[in-house]
Amino acid sequence: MLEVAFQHAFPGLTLDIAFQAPGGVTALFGPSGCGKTTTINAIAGLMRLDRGRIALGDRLLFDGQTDLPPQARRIGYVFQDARLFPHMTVAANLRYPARWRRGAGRDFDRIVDMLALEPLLTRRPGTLSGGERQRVAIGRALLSDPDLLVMDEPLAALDEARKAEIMPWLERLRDEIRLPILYVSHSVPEVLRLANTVVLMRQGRVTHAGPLADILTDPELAPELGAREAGALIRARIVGREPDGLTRVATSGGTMLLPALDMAPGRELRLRIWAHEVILSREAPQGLSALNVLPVRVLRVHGGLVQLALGDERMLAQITPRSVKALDLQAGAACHAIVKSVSVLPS
Ligand SMILES: Nc1ncnc2c1ncn2[C@@H]1O[C@H](COP(=O)(O)OP(=O)(O)OP(=O)(O)O)[C@@H](O)[C@H]1O
Repeated sequence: MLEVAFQHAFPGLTLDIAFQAPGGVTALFGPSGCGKTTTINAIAGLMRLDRGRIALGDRLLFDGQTDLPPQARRIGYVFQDARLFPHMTVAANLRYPARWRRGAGRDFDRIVDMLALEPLLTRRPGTLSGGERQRVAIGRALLSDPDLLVMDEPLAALDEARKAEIMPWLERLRDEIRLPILYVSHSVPEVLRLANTVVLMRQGRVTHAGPLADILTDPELAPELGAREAGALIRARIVGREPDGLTRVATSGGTMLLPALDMAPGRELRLRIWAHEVILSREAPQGLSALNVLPVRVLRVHGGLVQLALGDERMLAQITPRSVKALDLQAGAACHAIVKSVSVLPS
């Protein structure tokens, strides 16, 4: 668990930051200039803070008396640009942070293997693609044997193809090494794919911190990720295949049918159901082409977004004020959610 609370005044902006990152990937998300980079620099020990307390697990990194230097914080930093030493080979770059650390040789082989860096070891950074350079930067950060990895828009300088190339490696870090990661990003698709916790920031403050699925299904918070992004992220498990090829999945709110997926029964998934892809009906609908009609209960209505309970999960429907009235959608009302489309994310 990373615990962060600090205040710091710049001439144009006072930062007053407080949040906890429980493990997994925590995304810092907010408009340009809200203080994301400053926050991770503060955590990594790259700036002197006015006051606060920062602790990583049971290690105190900063408070009134303690202010550990960056190298003593055990935090690996991956910047937007890879910042490799241009005159050194990839192997020398990778070995640099671990040069005095015992046991580093063992880790070297494991991390080179995990990030598939072997073919690059004798090359110099200038001869690598942007995606390869970033992979080396990730490897170098891991070889400092950190307790936390902080990444400041690590994909922002890459084109779509290079982003797609790096993304599975980030997922492996999350799933195999299980290193907590603090991830600054402007990209909702990146946050959706990687993060389990989101810290929303605005003008030097944390406006909300919590599980990604909770933020996406909160009618007041979801628009902060982008007006079109509001909607559910639901856990599902593959149950089997229908005779016509459709995939049957179980959710806490009932079974759903998805297009044919080449995945074995038992496999866990997350289903993304955007609010604008959900229609509500008070009566059980008949004769619809939609495959998925789910029993839901209204939790609250905010603006054009209706928050719904589906089993023990939450979902959202975007509807007009006229429909809210016509359907008498008040808290507690039972409805049927007609899901027009679903996108599948790996779990
Ligand atoms: N050393 C500094 N001196 C004065 N102001 C600073 C300093 N460092 C950062 N700031 C200010 O603090 C604010 C937050 O900057 P920061 O880079 O943390 O934002 P950000 O959310 O990471 O933005 P972006 O998404 O554009 O990278 C900005 O207004 C910036 O000008």
